[in-house]
Amino acid sequence: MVTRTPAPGETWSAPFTNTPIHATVALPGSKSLTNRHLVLAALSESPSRLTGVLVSRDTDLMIQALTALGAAFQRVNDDPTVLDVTPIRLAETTGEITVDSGLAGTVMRFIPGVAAGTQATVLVDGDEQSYARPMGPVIDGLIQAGAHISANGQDPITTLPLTVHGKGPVPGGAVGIDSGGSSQFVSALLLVGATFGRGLDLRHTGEHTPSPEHIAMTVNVLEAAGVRIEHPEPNRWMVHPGPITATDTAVEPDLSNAGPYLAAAVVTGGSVTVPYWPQETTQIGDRWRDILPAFGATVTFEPVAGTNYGDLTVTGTRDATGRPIITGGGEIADLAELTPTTAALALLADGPTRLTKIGHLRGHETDRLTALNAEATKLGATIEEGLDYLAFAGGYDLTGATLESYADHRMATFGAIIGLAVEHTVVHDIATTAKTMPDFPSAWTKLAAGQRDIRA
Ligand SMILES: O=C(O)C1=C[C@@H](OP(=O)(O)O)[C@@H](O)[C@H](O)C1
Ligand SMILES: C=C(OP(=O)(O)O)C(=O)O
Repeated sequence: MVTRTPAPGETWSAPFTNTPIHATVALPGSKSLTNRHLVLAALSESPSRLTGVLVSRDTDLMIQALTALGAAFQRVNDDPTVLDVTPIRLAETTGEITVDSGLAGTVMRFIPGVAAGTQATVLVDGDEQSYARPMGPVIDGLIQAGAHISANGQDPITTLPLTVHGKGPVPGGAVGIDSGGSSQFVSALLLVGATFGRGLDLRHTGEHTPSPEHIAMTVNVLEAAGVRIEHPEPNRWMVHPGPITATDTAVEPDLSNAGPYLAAAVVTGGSVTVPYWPQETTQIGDRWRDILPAFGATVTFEPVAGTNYGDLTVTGTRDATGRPIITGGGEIADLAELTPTTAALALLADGPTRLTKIGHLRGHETDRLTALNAEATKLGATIEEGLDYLAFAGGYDLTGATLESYADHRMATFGAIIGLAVEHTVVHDIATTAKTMPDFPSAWTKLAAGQRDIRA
C-alpha cells in the first residue's frame, strides 16, 4: 500500500473503520530511554554502542545538542537505530554553542546540566511554544549546585531561552527544588549529579512528584551506568560523585507510543499484539496492562523464554451485534503522558471515567487539559475540566470534526484514535507525531486498512 506522509500543518482525514483490527505492531525505541542513554553515553568515560535508538524529532534534537557539546555519534552499517557513541571531553568543549530543544522536554531540561560542566557558553533555545514550558526548578537546582546560568535578565529564570556559562565541574552538594511541575526536573539533576565535585543530595520539597516511573527510569539507567545512587527516604536522592561508565545497551520499545495502537484494538473490538514488550520495565507505558482492562479489554502476555520480553496482546470486546463495547474506565490517577490516549477511550466509552492528578500536563507540549476539553467539545461531548483532573460522563454521541494537534504528538494521536471510531474526523497537522513517531500516519493508515504486520 502506498501512503503519502502528510506535510507539516496539513490536515489529514483520519481513517475510519467498522471492521475489527487484528494486527501485530512492532514499535520503535522509547523516547525517554533513548534520550537518557544518549546523555549518559555522552557523559561516559568510555565509548559505547546503543541499539534500538528511536529516530524522531526529539531524539534527533538530543543527538544534535550532544554533538554540539562535543560528543560524536556514528551510525553502524548506516543504520540510524544503531549508534557508536564517543563521549564528550567536557574540559575541551569551549566557545559559543547554540542548542535547539524544539519542544522536547527531555532536551530542554537535561542539556543545561551537561552544558554547565563544559568551558563553553551555551545558548539553549527552542520552538516558540517551548517558552510556555516550565524550566524554573531545574535551573534553580543547577544554580544551587553552583552552575552559572542567565536568561536575558529573568530573575528567577523560569523559561527558555537561557544561557549556560560552563565553568568546568559544577561543585554540587545539597539542592532542594519543587518538582511538582515535572518529574524531568529531578531526572535532569540526577543524570548529571555524578559529574558534580561533591555529587548531589537532592530533595523534592513539594507535595506531589508527577510521573514517578520516569524518575525510577532515571535511577535505573544511572545504576546500569555504574553510578552510585541512594534513595534514603521519599523525595530524596543522593548521587555519589564518580565516573559514568555507559555499557552497550539495547533500548526497549516505546510502551507509551504503544498506546494508540493498543487502543485501536479496544475501539474496534479487535486485537493488537506488540512484540518485544519487556517483562520488567520502568516505562510508564507498562501501565496499559491495567488501564485497558478498566475499559473492558483483555490483556494477555506471552513471555519469550530466556529473554526479558514477550508478546503483549490486547483484545477488545464486542456485543452480539458486533458493536465494540468500551466500559467507563473509572478513576485513574497519575497517567502523565498516557492521558490523551486514555481520554480518547473515555470519550468513546459507555460509562464514566475520571482522570486525576494530571494538573502538570498544563505544562506539557500544550496545556493538555484545556486542549482535550476543547477537542471533546468539537466532537459534541461535554466533559468536566478541573484544575488537575478531567471527568467524562461517557455514553456520548460523537460527531466527526476537525481536531487541532497544538504541535502535540499525543493530541494528534488522540485525534487518530477518535477518527477510527467516528466517521469524518480530520486531524490538523498529523505530521507533528514526528516528535516521537515519524511513521505514525502511514503505519496508522495501514492498520486501519486491515494490514496485519505493522512497523510503527
Ligand atoms: O523524563 C521523561 O522522559 C518524561 C517524563 C514525563 O514528564 P512529566 O513528569 O513532565 O510528565 C513524561 O510525561 C514525558 O513524556 C517524558
Ligand atoms: C510530555 C511529553 O514529552 P516531553 O518529553 O517533551 O515532556 C510527552 O511525550 O508526552
